[in-house]
Amino acid sequence: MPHYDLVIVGTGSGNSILDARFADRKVAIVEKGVFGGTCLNVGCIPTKMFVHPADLASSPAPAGRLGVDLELRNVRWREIRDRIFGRIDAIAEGGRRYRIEHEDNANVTVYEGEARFTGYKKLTVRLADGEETLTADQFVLAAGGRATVPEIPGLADVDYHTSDTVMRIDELPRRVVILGSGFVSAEFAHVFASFGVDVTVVARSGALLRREDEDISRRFTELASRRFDVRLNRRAVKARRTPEGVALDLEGPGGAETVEGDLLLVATGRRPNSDLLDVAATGISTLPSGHVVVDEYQRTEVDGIYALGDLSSPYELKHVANHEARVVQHNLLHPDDPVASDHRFVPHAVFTSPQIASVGLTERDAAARGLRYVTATQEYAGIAYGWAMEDETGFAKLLADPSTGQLLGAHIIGAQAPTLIQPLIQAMSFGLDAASMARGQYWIHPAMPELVENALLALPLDD
Ligand SMILES: Cc1cc2nc3c(=O)[nH]c(=O)nc-3n(C[C@H](O)[C@H](O)[C@H](O)COP(=O)(O)OP(=O)(O)OC[C@H]3O[C@@H](n4cnc5c(N)ncnc54)[C@H](O)[C@@H]3O)c2cc1C
Ligand SMILES: NC(=O)c1ccc[n+]([C@@H]2O[C@H](COP(=O)([O-])OP(=O)(O)OC[C@H]3O[C@@H](n4cnc5c(N)ncnc54)[C@H](O)[C@@H]3O)[C@@H](O)[C@H]2O)c1
Repeated sequence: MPHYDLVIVGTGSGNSILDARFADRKVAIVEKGVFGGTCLNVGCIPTKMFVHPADLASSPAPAGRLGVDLELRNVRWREIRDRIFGRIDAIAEGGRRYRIEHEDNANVTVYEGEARFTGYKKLTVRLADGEETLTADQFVLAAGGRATVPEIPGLADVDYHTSDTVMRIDELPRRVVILGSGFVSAEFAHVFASFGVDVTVVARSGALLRREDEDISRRFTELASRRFDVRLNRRAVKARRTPEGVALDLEGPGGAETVEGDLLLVATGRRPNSDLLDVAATGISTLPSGHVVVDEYQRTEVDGIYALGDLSSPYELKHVANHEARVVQHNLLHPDDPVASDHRFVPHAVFTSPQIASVGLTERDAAARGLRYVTATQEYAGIAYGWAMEDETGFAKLLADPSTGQLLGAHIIGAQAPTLIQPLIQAMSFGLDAASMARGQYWIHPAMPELVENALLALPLDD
């Protein structure tokens, strides 16, 4: 039974831990799928590489409002797909070869197979040609999560897709039905609709992206309903095969109805892989959500076992997994001087149309916590760059503590929202108050960040 100083499970963010400082340790990396994990292969990166051409394809409508007549003549789906995966697959394979072949990794053994704990600090890997059981002083569990598929009668018998498969299809479908109304749904609805596909979105609740601040979610739902066939407050009761593809029988406020598509995308969330890894067998407990329990140093309850990323983090975001991987790396190298993860101001962005970005508390959160807060909303339509774009729908909404001026939350829907929000994340992270931020620096005129400047100035802070 080979024994290691360190075993890492998962080559998403887990793969970034090893560097020259680990050269004197005997290390194993275990990966059951493709090197690079979710973000690189089936997540953040390919989706955004589809979003960019989708943004271009959807530009005739906004351009037309400005007097520029553009025409979308064709979408060469296979070319788009192959450009994206031509880059990504090569990066994934390069990462794999680096770990297996490069002299930098002379101390590293790669096990390509599925790992599961079979005892205390005992990990069994199912390899192509049998099993190997490894023990180690330390483990890093970075096994991520997987798409969940709800139990809907008939669903198992239809050819549905998840985000794992939908980006590799051979032909663009004519009609897509998307079940779910979170991040994946919002991003793929935009991509497909921009490429000329009829999109139906089926949502359980009364709004799309309902975890966003209510004003953002409401605005997005309004705008999405103009672009897609949005069915709110619907329960999917049955899935059926049809000659063209798939039908979903729904129940909703108006009774029973059916939506049909050539392709069904199930986008109903993800769960951590803690069950398949059988973390309980080594004495690690999980939350009801399946997330591995860790402390602020990313330590599990078992001495020497750390966990990070989607396996243990409710955020399920790559920048959080990366941050936690850096924390684990530091704590492995400096056990006597550990650092804690900083989850105070975790931002996110949804790369749909319009783009959405958010950090900190929503108004719902602030009210639920009984905080004293003020808000300010600045429309894109009220800044010069917004006039240039003829933007009538975007806005930034800020929440602040009126007595200190500290920002509590920031939410933006509109062009470049993920970029515009970054100075607000910075202000919150470093404790810069709204008035100092607004007037302590120049804001380039007439650039888009004037949206943020004006929103800051509009906050009704105490004198
Ligand atoms: C469609 C989509 C779009 C996304 N877009 C964004 C975005 O724009 N921005 C953002 O911040 N986040 C985004 N995310 C989320 C982001 O991809 C994840 O938060 C991130 O990849 C998690 O990293 P991780 O290292 O924790 O896990 P992963 O990257 O999932 O890595 C886990 C690795 O462990 C391997 N593994 C699992 N179990 C075992 C086992 N038992 N044995 C061996 N190996 C195992 C897996 O094969 C995988 O390679 C997106 C996710 C999806 C699905
Ligand atoms: N831009 C980004 O950062 C980005 C993009 C895509 C995905 N992600 C990450 O990937 C994760 C997964 O994304 P997602 O959109 O699948 O999850 P999500 O949690 O954002 O949304 C899931 C949706 O499915 C619905 N749902 C759940 N169970 C259902 C059921 N039984 N029937 C009908 N609807 C149901 C929920 O109400 C919700 O609308 C997210 O947590 C997110 O962090 C991030």
